[in-house]
Amino acid sequence: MNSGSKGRKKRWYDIGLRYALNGLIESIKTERNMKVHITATVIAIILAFVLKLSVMEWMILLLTIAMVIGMELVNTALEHALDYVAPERSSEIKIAKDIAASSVLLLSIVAFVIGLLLFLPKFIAFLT
Ligand SMILES: Nc1ncnc2c1ncn2[C@@H]1O[C@H](COP(=O)(O)OP(=O)(O)OP(=O)(O)O)[C@@H](O)[C@H]1O
Repeated sequence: MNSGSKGRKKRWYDIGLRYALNGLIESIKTERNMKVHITATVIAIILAFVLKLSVMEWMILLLTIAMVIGMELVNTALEHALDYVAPERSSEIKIAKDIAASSVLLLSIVAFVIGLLLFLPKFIAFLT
């Protein structure tokens, strides 16, 4: 299949997956928050295997992880775009960035509570 005026052959990884993976890798490399989210995700997934979550609990866990990481990615994209279009300090940019950051904070708190609800009872049962 041709990819338009250049007539270059379009490969499967040109359909956006390559760019999406690049975005994910870039944000993990550059964003401290993303490293925290990925670490928490790995710990949660190991715990989920050890404590044998049910299918429904796995679905809740995976949705929660996707929501937090997805929101962090959107927040990071917004920060980059704002830094490019308005590199100077301004109160409007501050408000915009603070609001975007608060969406990640809100989801992170909810994810923490969901983690406690999912894991704590099983952890206590596992120990007793
Ligand atoms: N252009 C700006 N004008 C005003 N405040 C800003 C601006 N950029 C960032 N801030 C403030 O700094 C906070 C963190 O912003 P951001 O995550 O982009 O980090 P940064 O300012 O680039 O610095 P660092 O990443 O080193 O903490 C924002 O929530 C906002 O309060």
